[in-house]
Amino acid sequence: MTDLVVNGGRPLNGTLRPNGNKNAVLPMLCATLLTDAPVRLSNVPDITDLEKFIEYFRSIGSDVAHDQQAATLTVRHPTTLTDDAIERLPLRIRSAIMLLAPILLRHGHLRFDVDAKGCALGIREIDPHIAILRTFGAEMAPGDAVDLTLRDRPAAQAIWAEYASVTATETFLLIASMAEGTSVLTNAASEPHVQALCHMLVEMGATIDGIGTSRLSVTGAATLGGADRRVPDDHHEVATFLALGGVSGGRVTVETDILGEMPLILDQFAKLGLQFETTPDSVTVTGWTREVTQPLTAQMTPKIEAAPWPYFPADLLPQAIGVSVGCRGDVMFWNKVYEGAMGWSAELGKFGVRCHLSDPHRLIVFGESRLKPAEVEAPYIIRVVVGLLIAAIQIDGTSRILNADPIRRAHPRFIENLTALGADIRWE
Ligand SMILES: CC(=O)N[C@H]1[C@@H](OP(=O)(O)OP(=O)(O)OC[C@H]2O[C@@H](n3ccc(=O)[nH]c3=O)[C@H](O)[C@@H]2O)O[C@H](CO)[C@@H](O)[C@@H]1O
Ligand SMILES: C=C(OP(=O)(O)O)C(=O)O
Repeated sequence: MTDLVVNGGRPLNGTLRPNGNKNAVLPMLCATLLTDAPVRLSNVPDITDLEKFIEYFRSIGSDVAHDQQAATLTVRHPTTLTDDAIERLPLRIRSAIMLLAPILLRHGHLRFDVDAKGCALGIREIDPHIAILRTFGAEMAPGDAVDLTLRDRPAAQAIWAEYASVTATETFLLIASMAEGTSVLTNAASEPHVQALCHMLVEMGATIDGIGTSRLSVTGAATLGGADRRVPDDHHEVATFLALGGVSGGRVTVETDILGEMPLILDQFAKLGLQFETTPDSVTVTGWTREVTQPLTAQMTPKIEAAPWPYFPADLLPQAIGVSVGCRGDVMFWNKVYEGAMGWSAELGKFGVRCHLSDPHRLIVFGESRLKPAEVEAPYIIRVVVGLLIAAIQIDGTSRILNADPIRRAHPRFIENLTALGADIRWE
């Protein structure tokens, strides 16, 4: 069952809580390999990427207790890993790349066949990761696979990254937390999930200054201890539920403690006519005017641009595009992160959306499209499936989204949650 059948035009109403953030739980799971002590995580999302990690951990002899009902996971790894274990990395998910640092630190050697693709957003680089590991002293053997050896406890390093990469920053944090001395990363990523990993490493015994900024200073510990951490709520999911509620013509409340992360995200969706009310621990979408906020600046097209945090996230651009198709004005979407993240926009034409891909980074969606239900094909990009669903749910009639299963990589019980709010969507 990989297609979604969507009967659009039904308002969603009600209250719900978001799940834990996929991009936080996965590096946190990688950090569990830095200690022999047990680690407990709560608010763990029940997603397929997590299943792949659990399967891998069990295959290397780790004790994993996963309570799906309670959304908790406790893991304890074996003291030594076999050579076999390091050949079994859960590939074809991007987060596998963050296993490199902990496995090197634990085992001293690893082989990795450079397949760490994740969503089909364009090139997913591995070079910054390997460069960080080599800077910390890993030696690389010649050959097609990445074959690294780390002989001693690494010494602290100062690195100035070419760009603020989420997972490369996480690789830096993982290795620097066990290095001797104080390491500094300049041009670090600062996304909420990067911050969550920092806080976990601090609880395990590292000292980290600059959390949430572009310069991280990490003093490592020879031995790290266990931790008991809550995975932060997923800000992508908060915005997604609000967008779906708003475009459906309903009123949806999301209860969460991460509203401190949401101001710019809500502002950008408000630019597309969504109306919000917030309390200290909830946000409600109360309506959708469909009007695009017009800039006062002469000749300027309204735009929403995505870039590394604290900009609007690239992983929320497809959802914003999904909202914009029902707007009365034109909007330019600018993905400053990926060069291959907009090709799917041709699918929008099937819904009757008028849009123009100016270049691989910029898409203009024109207002006043006459929308109609359609069968569309989703690319292997989680958030684009959601973006297509946001488009489909606002259109009267039955639409079908082919190959929608990437949604299961990040959003647990997604269709069940929406059904409880009144949506008519099913897997087929
Ligand atoms: C498992 C995980 O956490 N995945 C997230 C992580 O992926 P990931 O860590 O792979 O993404 P990066 O932050 O490295 O950026 C992805 C690519 O964008 C390009 N790039 C990025 C930033 C920049 O300033 N210049 C630049 O050119 C690079 O080619 C890079 O390879 O961060 C991405 C950007 O928030 C998100 O979409 C992914 O969901
Ligand atoms: C692109 C994403 O994930 P990944 O990097 O794991 O493919 C995402 O979470 O939207």
